[in-house]
Amino acid sequence: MSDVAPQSLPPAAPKPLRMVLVVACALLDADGRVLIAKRPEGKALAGLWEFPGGKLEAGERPEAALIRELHEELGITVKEACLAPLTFASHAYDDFHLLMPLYVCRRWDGFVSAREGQELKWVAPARLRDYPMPPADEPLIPHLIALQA
Ligand SMILES: Nc1nc2c([nH]c(=O)n2[C@H]2C[C@H](O)[C@@H](COP(=O)(O)OP(=O)(O)OP(=O)(O)O)O2)c(=O)[nH]1
Ligand SMILES: [Mg+2]
Repeated sequence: MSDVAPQSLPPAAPKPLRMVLVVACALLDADGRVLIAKRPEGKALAGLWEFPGGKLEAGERPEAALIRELHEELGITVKEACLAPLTFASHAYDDFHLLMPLYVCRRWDGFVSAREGQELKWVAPARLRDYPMPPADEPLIPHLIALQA
């Protein structure tokens, strides 16, 4: 009997983490309803309801990215002072880790319109669970419900 340790395979190299930073906004109307948008066919997570927003471009500040996305997607103009941080999502998807600050905005200029053909809905926070959302968004819902308390 030899007491040489059995050969073991080297540990698998950990998968490199791809961190994706996305900014999102809960727009609130005068009745406290929040705007959600349906992700279009052909995009990841198609058919699920999300908060408007999107990925940061290189070198872009989060607030500037959100103002740009809200203009591109909804045609509204938002002042940075009208964006209040509420909470954030940190969620491991299969192929990337999503880090997504969620801002609240109650004041904007212009009329909300679906600039990208997406379906839009104003929903009471307590009814958000009636709309299937990406898994990253589920922990955000209680924060929106708490705003009304
Ligand atoms: N905007 C937004 N994205 C979300 C939410 N929840 C969630 O998991 N995501 C994910 C889906 C996508 O993987 C990523 C956002 O990507 P996106 O494709 O919408 O980004 P974008 O608006 O910049 O669009 P694009 O130019 O890349 O097409 O974040 C959410 O509530 N809002
Ligand atoms: Mg987007």
